Amino acid sequence: MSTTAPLAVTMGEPAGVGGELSLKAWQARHSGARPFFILDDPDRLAALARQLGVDVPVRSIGRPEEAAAAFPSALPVLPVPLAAAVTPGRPDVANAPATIEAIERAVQFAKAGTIAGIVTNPIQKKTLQDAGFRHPGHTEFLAELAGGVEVAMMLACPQLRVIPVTIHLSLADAVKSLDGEQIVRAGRIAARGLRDLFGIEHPRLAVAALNPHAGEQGAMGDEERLIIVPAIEALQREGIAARGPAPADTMFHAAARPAYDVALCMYHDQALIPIKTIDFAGGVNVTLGLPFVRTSPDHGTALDIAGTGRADPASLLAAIDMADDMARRRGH
Ligand SMILES: NC(=O)C1=CN([C@@H]2O[C@H](COP(=O)(O)OP(=O)(O)OC[C@H]3O[C@@H](n4cnc5c(N)ncnc54)[C@H](O)[C@@H]3O)[C@@H](O)[C@H]2O)C=CC1
Ligand SMILES: NCC(=O)COP(=O)(O)O
Repeated sequence: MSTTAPLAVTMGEPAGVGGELSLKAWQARHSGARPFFILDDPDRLAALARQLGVDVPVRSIGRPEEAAAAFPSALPVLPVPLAAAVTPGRPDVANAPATIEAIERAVQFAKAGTIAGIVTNPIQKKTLQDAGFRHPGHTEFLAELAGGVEVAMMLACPQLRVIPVTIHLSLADAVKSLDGEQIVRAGRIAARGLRDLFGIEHPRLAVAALNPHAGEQGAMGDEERLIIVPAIEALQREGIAARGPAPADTMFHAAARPAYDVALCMYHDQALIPIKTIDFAGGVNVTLGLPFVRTSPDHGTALDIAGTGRADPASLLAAIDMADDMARRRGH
């Protein structure tokens, strides 16, 4: 793999802000930066650039290997044609196959070793599911495309890293389905990922409680005693520095955060509310456990501002930078 192996950025939901963010990310490129290319429809990106008044020349490429030469003077686009014209803010199920194809082709390139990693733009999950997509999100889809590996979804910003143990479930289902084996699995993936991809030799895991006041000695729930404490002890027996259960309302403030490298949280919003509150613009979503690098902005499709030119590319830029760092650690 050459040191100029590019990153592949997927189109995400074409009616969302992904196209605008990709154009702005190319504009923010700096000399010496690792190149990236977009898996998207070149005509629609060129039209979007004109509509938004951003000066971004678009150049079609046939293979990832052509991205490095094109990147300094134009945004390289590996064509994935859309079936229907795009109306910003109004996802069309007819374009779901192209959105999915972009992800699948990125994974094929990653497996073939022609790219250094994948950065995904946000998808409109319900639109894909209406088209027959069986997965709750990228995380689960990528795990399957990688051959059924075990993964964890981590969100990271400079001040905090969080992993929701249960991911894309209703709160009721998350509570019902919580079990110790899931916590142990997430803890193992977290420890390995932080060591191998983030250079933290002995990662410290803070495991959140599920209930208020960590269950108040059973008066407010017994999941801590029955599920979470045994899982923490199992991780400790494996030599992983896990501690908890930590009451979730007091573990994310500034003075508490330096005591751990990642917070293992019991459900989606327990993890994502603190990080998006601390750093919505700079947060990055990373899938740990994959045999290739995958990052993403922390936010979604932002349909309410799509096509207005108001989308902030900071999180996509942070995702690109983090994918570059992780790829270097993997020797790309
Ligand atoms: N990795 C992915 O594919 C993700 C996909 N989603 C999907 O996105 C869709 C919309 O989700 P929401 O909960 O509405 O969250 P959202 O993040 O799309 O929007 C929440 C609010 O933040 C604003 N916002 C988001 N990104 C912004 C940006 N770059 N610049 C300026 N403002 C921005 C939006 O305008 C909106 O007001 C859902 O279908 C969800 O499943 C959500 C998160 C991640
Ligand atoms: N809220 C985070 C999120 O939905 C990320 O999902 P994924 O598509 O990256 O799995």
